[in-house]
Amino acid sequence: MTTTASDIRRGLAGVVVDTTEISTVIEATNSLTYRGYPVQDLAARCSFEEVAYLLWHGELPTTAQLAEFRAQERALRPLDRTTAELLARVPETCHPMDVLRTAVSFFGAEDPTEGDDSPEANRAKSLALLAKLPVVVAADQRRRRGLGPITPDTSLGYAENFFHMCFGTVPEPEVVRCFEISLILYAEHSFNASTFTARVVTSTLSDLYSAVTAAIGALKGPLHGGANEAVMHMLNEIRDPQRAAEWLEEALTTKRKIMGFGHRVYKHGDSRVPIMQEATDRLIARSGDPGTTRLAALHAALRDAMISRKGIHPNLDYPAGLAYHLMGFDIPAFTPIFVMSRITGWTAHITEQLAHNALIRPLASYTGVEQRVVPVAS
Ligand SMILES: CC(=O)SCCNC(=O)CCNC(=O)[C@H](O)C(C)(C)COP(=O)(O)OP(=O)(O)OC[C@H]1O[C@@H](n2cnc3c(N)ncnc32)[C@H](O)[C@@H]1OP(=O)(O)O
Ligand SMILES: O=C([O-])CC(=O)C(=O)O
Repeated sequence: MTTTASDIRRGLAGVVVDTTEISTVIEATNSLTYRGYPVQDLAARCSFEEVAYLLWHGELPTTAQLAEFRAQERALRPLDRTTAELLARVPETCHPMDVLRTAVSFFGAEDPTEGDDSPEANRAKSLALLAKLPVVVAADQRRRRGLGPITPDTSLGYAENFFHMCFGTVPEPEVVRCFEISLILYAEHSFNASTFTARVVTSTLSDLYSAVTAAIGALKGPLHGGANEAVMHMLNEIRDPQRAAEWLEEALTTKRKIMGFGHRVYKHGDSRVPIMQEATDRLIARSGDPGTTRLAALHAALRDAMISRKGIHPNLDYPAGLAYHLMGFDIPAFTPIFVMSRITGWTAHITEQLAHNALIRPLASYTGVEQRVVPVAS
């Protein structure tokens, strides 16, 4: 088959590779829907658990269904001793995403039903991952602070329990709600790089744990989920709001990518940013700390400079990175928190891929040396 340069879509940009019923970005209104519901409405009215249920089941839960779902999630939280001991031995020099990737891989190795890819079995595995991943993230953040793990509290919801396991306390409801909004917004985004990775692995009929392990690897990169951490590193590097425009100029001259800006799908601003920014602004307003005010001013100054200089808008990682810092999480925990949310979208896509599977295997246009003769040994 001959291909011309115009046939090639580097990065699969603009290529529609399959259908999905899970979510879509509606370009005309710059909005995002999960199973038909605008994400703004879900963020305003629902808990993260309801959104997880919606993504997996296609409908919002009834009161009874939600109660059962919550009870199941809470019961599945504890890690077994072997897993806890294994994760405590992973070197602290590695990134916490490596700990999470190792954890999911180990959950698979431990699970006797690993090879059962029926919808029921995969739903059970997805729920167990949803319940256990926050326990891994919280324990890892604490051990890096020289502290022991805190047992999950089954009387607390998903978001509240995560704060409890990280800090031993649950903050004001407004802070918990801001965190929950971030989880809702991060939960699903169609064929993004990590979800597509999960679908590629699933398309070979490999197991769910392998697909999620691979997706974690894809999310870690700074062009994808890793950008929420990179945003805070960048703000720490700039420090002074007065320096934002000058710093940006230098960075653009050296062809640096400005973290938390730009998007493959949204070219006029990420539909999730206004909701996340409003929630972050509420955190800033309640802080009253001069350091926070200065950081917020820097965040706004860099955003304004980037829009006016390049016309490139922030993506969700820009306000989320700042919000997680203001909530007290350590920077290396930001992308693992993204995983705690996106596990819902990934596993919904794994189920969808299996239901209508086709092996994902694109073509490449060969540009290497032409066929030649192997030299005969002298
Ligand atoms: C939850 C998420 O995963 S959201 C994405 C998080 N990632 C980031 O924030 C990392 C920074 N952003 C980027 O690197 C990019 O915007 C991406 C990877 C997200 C999207 O990339 P693409 O769709 O391939 O955009 P593309 O690279 O075609 O950008 C078009 C132009 O805008 C520039 N551009 C896009 N984003 C940025 C940015 N953040 N900083 C500087 N320039 C940028 C590109 O350099 C390119 O310029 P050129 O035409 O002069 O070469
Ligand atoms: O859709 C993308 O390419 C990246 C993104 O915003 C996400 O995964 O949430």
